[in-house]
Amino acid sequence: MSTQPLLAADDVTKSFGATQALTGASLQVFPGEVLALTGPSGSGKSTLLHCLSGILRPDGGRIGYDGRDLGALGDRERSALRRNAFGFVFQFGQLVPELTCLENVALPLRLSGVRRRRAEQSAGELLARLQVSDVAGKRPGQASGGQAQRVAVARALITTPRVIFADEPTGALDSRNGEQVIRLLVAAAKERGSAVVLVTHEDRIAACADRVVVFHDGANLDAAVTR
Ligand SMILES: Nc1ncnc2c1ncn2[C@@H]1O[C@H](COP(=O)(O)OP(=O)(O)OP(=O)(O)O)[C@@H](O)[C@H]1O
Repeated sequence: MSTQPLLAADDVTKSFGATQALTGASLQVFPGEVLALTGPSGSGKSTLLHCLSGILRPDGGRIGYDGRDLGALGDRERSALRRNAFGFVFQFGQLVPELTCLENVALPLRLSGVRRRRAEQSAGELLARLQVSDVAGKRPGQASGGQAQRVAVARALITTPRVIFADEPTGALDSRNGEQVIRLLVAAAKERGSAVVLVTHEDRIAACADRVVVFHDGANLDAAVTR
């Protein structure tokens, strides 16, 4: 594994009114690695994920991406980074209900100017990789929860992002379906060289990661487990 981190949080703090969500979180994400953030509800996992992905600005500390200080970038530069270098998977797929699953997966490529035929060909290949070719022509509402999450994973992967941020991506699935989605996400991300930052409170899901960082009261405990 490379010794240069792709993403780094250094003593990051963040409050919402009187609630101190992050009290000093520090961690590093290396290229291509799968990192799970785990810990009790309210411990700050999602807040750190939002800071790492440039959605939230920390109150204190620093977020570095590929040697650059995210805090020094303007809003437009940070949106471009999110669009070009990052992919996102949320708890509820957040697919566009009016589009077919194939069109949903192709959308990020279409938005970056790729022609329909090529975008949909790549989308079809990814749907096959995620073992959901059968829902390609269906709308998300006609797919099962597990199928829809695999479509959401395919959509996050299609631009071959350097980092995929996944916030409780299996939270709405039963444990068998959840584990299957994560195994497919991890395998497909590794094939493409994308790193994954995965927020989960489920040990079985965290066990699919290369490394687990445990959160407690707004900061990660030092004892990061390396598998
Ligand atoms: N937008 C917000 N406005 C107000 N408080 C917030 C906001 N986002 C998070 N918080 C608070 O910050 C703390 C940390 O929340 P966060 O969602 O980061 O924790 P978490 O570990 O991801 O929890 P969970 O596993 O339940 O999602 C909590 O006390 C939460 O209520």
